[in-house]
Amino acid sequence: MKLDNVSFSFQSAHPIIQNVSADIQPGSILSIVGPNGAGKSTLLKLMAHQLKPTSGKIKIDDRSIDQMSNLQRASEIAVVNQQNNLYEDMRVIDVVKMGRLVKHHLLSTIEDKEVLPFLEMTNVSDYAYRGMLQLSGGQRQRVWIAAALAQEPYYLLLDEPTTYLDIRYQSELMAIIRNLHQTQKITIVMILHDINQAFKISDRLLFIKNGRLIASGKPIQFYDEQLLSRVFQTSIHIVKIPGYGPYIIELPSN
Ligand SMILES: Nc1ncnc2c1ncn2[C@@H]1O[C@H](COP(=O)(O)OP(=O)(O)OP(=O)(O)O)[C@@H](O)[C@H]1O
Repeated sequence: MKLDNVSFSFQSAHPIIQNVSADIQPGSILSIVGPNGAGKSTLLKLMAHQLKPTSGKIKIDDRSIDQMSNLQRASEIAVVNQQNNLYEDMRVIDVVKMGRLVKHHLLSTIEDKEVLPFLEMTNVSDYAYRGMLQLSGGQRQRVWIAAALAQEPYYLLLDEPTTYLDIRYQSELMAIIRNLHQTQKITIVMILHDINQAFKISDRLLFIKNGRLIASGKPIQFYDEQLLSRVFQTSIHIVKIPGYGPYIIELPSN
């Protein structure tokens, strides 16, 4: 996926995304990082075609995503947004079948056995016949990812997939994402709340501030206290934890 000079504003208000260009390498894990309100979710929505650039283009294999049909786009890109309260009254298996609709015309023609492998990929097959409302936040999040995987997309876009998850679920979800990336060769683009998680799991990072791309590259390039302090406008320190490596912390100024 290629972003070519992409800008976006809501109505005529000031630009939320300004002239962002980026090349997302197939098969990589890329995380978008930056302070609150920087424009990360907006950028992800532009990649998912949930919003359309005011100027610039987003292309996959030299083809602009706005020229694809909904069905073509859905077989290239799947997205899991932050607030997902659609289909809450459905059973888990039916939610995942909704994702599979890209390969069928009717929900009723999709057999359970066709979607069960996607439930297995995110460890939710035990709940296949439960209602969504009977699941915890973490389990529900994994169902949404299973539904996105059922599209068999090349690009999986995840907006803060670990928000609301406790530490155990967070590391479990990261392990699932790493495993999906290795076994399914999916390109993953995500916004992560936890900067250390983003540094650990990603092949590349995009730093966004005030709607602009201010740096991009491999995580190793950004273990830089000055750069991180400037991006997040706070006092960032990097400590070495034996057996883990560099760990980014924010120190209060007093
Ligand atoms: N529907 C909207 N209409 C107008 N402005 C909006 C709308 N949605 C978001 N914005 C503004 O766009 C800017 C970027 O928001 P966005 O949600 O993309 O940031 P973010 O980096 O994902 O933030 P966070 O880390 O807090 O989730 C913010 O200033 C926000 O107030």
